[in-house]
Amino acid sequence: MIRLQNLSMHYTMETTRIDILRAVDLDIAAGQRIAIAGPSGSGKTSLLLLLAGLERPASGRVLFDGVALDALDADALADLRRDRMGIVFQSFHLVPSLTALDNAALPLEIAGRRDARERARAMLDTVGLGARLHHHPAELSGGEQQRVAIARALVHRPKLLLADEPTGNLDDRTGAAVAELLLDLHRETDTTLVLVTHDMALARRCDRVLRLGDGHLHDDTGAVTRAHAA
Ligand SMILES: Nc1ncnc2c1ncn2[C@@H]1O[C@H](COP(=O)(O)OP(=O)(O)OP(=O)(O)O)[C@@H](O)[C@H]1O
Repeated sequence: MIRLQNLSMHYTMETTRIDILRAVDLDIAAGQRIAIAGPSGSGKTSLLLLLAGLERPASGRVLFDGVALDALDADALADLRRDRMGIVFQSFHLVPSLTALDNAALPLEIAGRRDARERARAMLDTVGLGARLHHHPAELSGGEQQRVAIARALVHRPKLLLADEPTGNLDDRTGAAVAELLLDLHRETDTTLVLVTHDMALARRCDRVLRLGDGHLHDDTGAVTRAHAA
C-alpha cells in the first residue's frame, strides 16, 4: 500500500548537510501499524512529512497505492491528503477560533460533505467528547485537544493515519489513554497507522517497530517484526 523505493533525503544548511534518509526501501501493508522510533534529530518527523508529500525526497520515491507522490502537483497532493490521509501532531494543531465540533468537521467541510457536522459529532462521541462539542481548544485540556485532533484526523476515514508523537505533550496517564484510543480506533477502522513515538511501550504494541538512525531504518530487535508485501 505504501512503498518507499530507494528514498533519500537531506537538508542542506549553508555548508552542512544533514542526511535524513539514505536509499531507504520499505513496504507497509494496508492496515498495518508501524512505529518509528529513533533518537531526537534522527529525522522521524521528516520521514512523516515525506509520507504526507509535504517534503520532497532528493531521490527515490514514495508510492501510495501505486501512485508516486512525486508525480503529483501541489493541488493533487493536497487532494490526496484531504481524501486519504489523516495527521495527528504532538502539539494538536487545532484551529483556535473553531469549536471542537468545527475543528473535527473541517476535513469533511473542505471536501464539501453535507453531513460534515453530523459525522464530526459522531466521531467526537466516539472519542468521548460528546459533552465538549462547543468548547474552543483553549477551553479544553491537553488530552481533550488531542482527542479532537484524533477525531479530525479520522473523521473522513483515511487510508493512512500519520501520528507524530501524539502523546508527547501529555502527562503519562493522559498519554496512555490517548494511545489506547488511537489503537482502538485503528482496530475499528481500516486505516494504516504510521506512528512516531519515543514511548517504547506504545511502539511495541504496533505490528512492526522501526528505528531510524544515520539515515537507515532498522527493525528493532525486541519487536515483533514480519516481512510484508505492499
Ligand atoms: N527545514 C529544515 N531545514 C534544515 N534542517 C532541518 C529542517 N527540518 C529539520 N531539520 C533537521 O533535520 C534533522 C531531523 O529533524 P526531525 O525533526 O525530522 O527529527 P526527529 O527525529 O523528528 O526529532 P525529534 O525526535 O527531536 O522530534 C534535525 O537535525 C533537524 O535539525
